[in-house]
Order: sequence, then C-alpha cells, then structure tokens
Amino acid sequence: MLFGRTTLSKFVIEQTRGQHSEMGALLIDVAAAVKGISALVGKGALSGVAGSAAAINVQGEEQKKIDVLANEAFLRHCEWGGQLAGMASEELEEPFRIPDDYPRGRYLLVFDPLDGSSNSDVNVSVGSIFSILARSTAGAAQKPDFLRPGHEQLAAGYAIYGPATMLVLTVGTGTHGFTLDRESGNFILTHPAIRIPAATREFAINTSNERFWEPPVQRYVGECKAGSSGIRGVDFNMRWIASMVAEVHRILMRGGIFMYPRDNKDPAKPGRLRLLYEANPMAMLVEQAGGAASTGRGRILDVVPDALHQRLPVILGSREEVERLERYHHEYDTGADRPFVSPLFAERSLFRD
Ligand SMILES: O=P(O)(O)OC[C@H]1O[C@](O)(COP(=O)(O)O)[C@@H](O)[C@@H]1O
Ligand SMILES: [Mg+2]
Ligand SMILES: [Mg+2]
Repeated sequence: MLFGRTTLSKFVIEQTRGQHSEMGALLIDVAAAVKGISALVGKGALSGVAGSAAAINVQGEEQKKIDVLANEAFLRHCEWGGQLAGMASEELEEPFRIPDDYPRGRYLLVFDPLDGSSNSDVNVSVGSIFSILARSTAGAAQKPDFLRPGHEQLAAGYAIYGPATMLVLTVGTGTHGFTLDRESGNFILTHPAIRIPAATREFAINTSNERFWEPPVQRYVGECKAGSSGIRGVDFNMRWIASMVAEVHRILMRGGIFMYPRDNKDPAKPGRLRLLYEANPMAMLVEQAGGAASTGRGRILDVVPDALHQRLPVILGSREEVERLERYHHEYDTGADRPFVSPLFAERSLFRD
C-alpha cells in the first residue's frame, strides 16, 4: 500500500521550504527527466535507439544515441521552469543557454545524462548524475559561474536504471533513496538517511589499468588481493560494473570502496572521471552518508575547478579505507613508505665499491 508514503515531491518541498523553494521545483523537473530516461532505458532493444550516434562528444568519446536522447530529456524538462540560470552537460562542450524568451532563475544544473552508457547495449545498469549550484548574480550563466568547488553544491543526486529505478538525493540533510513505483509514476522514499559503514572488505577498481597506477594504489590493491595471507589479515572481495552510478549505489547500500585513481595511461588526463558532474555530486552524496571522497591527496569537494570538463582521480566510499589510501599517498609523496638507507651503507657508499 503506497498511499501515505513520502513521495519525492513532498520530500523536496518540505526540505527546500524557505530559501530554496525554487530549487524544490527544479528537483521535481529533474525527476521528470529521469522518469523519461528510465522509460527509454527500460525498453531495452525495443527502444530502437541502440548503438552509436556516429558522433564524438567533447570528451573525445563515442556518443551513443541514448546519450544524446538522455541529454535532450534533461534540457527539455528543465529549461522552461524559470529556476535556472544555465545548464552544463557531459555531452555539451559549452554551457547550455536558457532560451531568451524563457524565464530565468539563479540555479545552475550540471549533469551526466547517462553514466556507464557503454553498458546500455548489454542490459546492465546505467544512470544519470546531477548537481545543483547557485549563481550569485542574475542573468544568463557564463562558463566561470560553473567553476565552483563541490562544497558549494546545494543538492546532488543520481538516478539508477536497474531492475528498479531509484533516485538518490541529498539537499545537504543526509542522503535519501526513492524508488520509482511504475504504476503510480511516483518516486517513493524507501531508503531514508542512508549510512555507509566505516569499514569494508569490498573494493572496486578497473584492474586492467594496474600497470599504469601510482605506487600507493598498487600497494593498497596488492594488500587487498593478498587477503588473509597478507598484512590486512582478511580476505577482500572485488566488483567492477563499469558504471560509476551502479558502483556508488552498491557502496551506499552496503559499503565498499570505489577507485578511479590517477594513472599514466594518458598523461594528458589526470584521471578518468569528470569533476563537475561525476565526482562532485557523488562526493556530496557519499559524505552526506558518512563516507569519504578523496583524490588520494585531498578532499574532492575542496577542488577548485579550472575547466568545465576537468578530470581528476576519484577514491570514495567507506571512510576507513579512503583514509588508508590517503595515508598511502602521503607516505609515498614523503618517501615514508620506502626504507631509509644511510648514504654510508647504500649500494655505492664509503664502505662499498
Ligand atoms: O571500465 P572503464 O572503461 O574503465 O570505465 C568505467 C567508467 O567510465 C564511466 O562509464 C564514465 O561515464 P560515461 O559513460 O558517462 O562516460 C564511469 O561510469 C565508470 O566508472
Ligand atoms: Mg559518466
Ligand atoms: Mg555519460
């Protein structure tokens, strides 16, 4: 029986009452976009939109038709409501300008319309990620308006299109999960005040990149793989779905650590994931659930962006493991992880030839 349960609309209206009531209306528009994308993704091969759009996006990555349609869903549902000063998307090189004959507001919406889209043709969970910031002045947003650190986000969330569609949201008062009831079309609050356990024995990383990682990440993953026979003294489990939304969702549900660390595969890219519409919203959701989110060398939410599509290393999830990885990075950077060899007794020294 769903009557009497808290819907997303009721929740956001209550949580944003007062100073940010217009943001509540924007979140309801985002939820409408997400429902449209959920319906499309849920049709699978019947949607008729499988495959490539024969285009390359600003990231230099192949755009799928479904990436383009998901992007359209966000733009068309959110452009006319009067709450927005502008939008930015993974799929658009420049910020989207709200049409001049539409009302404008002060909020900025940033999104990855379809995350993990390489999974869409194989019927594995994908998602959408979004973040909301406020602009201090009126008028149409310009690129610099979007370049704000993640701790200034007012709201962040993702939708996961899995066996069930869920929308997981924070407006700075904890992280809360809503499940789409397909009959009524409502998102129902099913997972209030999600908490990530501080300890975990489950890690997620694309190990095909192992040879490109920095030593602190190689050390950490090596210790996890050594399990009970190594210094951790316990066995770990590993998962990799290749869809950040699905990995973060699993971590919010039962703990774990997700890593897309810095690697030297492509020196032009200091990481794979994008700061504004992947790392920042996920970092806010994870912190609001009691977890931690780091580049390995600092808090993600404190990174000041210098480009709309900036990439960075991402390590997030159960607090104790994120802190361990930060320690390993620090020990590596300071040389504390390497045994001190006195110059007197080194391979070539006063006492050796
Ligand atoms: O398994 P890979 O190829 O390393 O990439 C997986 C990563 O790429 C992403 O799919 C990037 O997202 P997009 O699909 O939005 O480009 C992340 O979700 C995921 O963590
Ligand atoms: Mg993505
Ligand atoms: Mg994407």
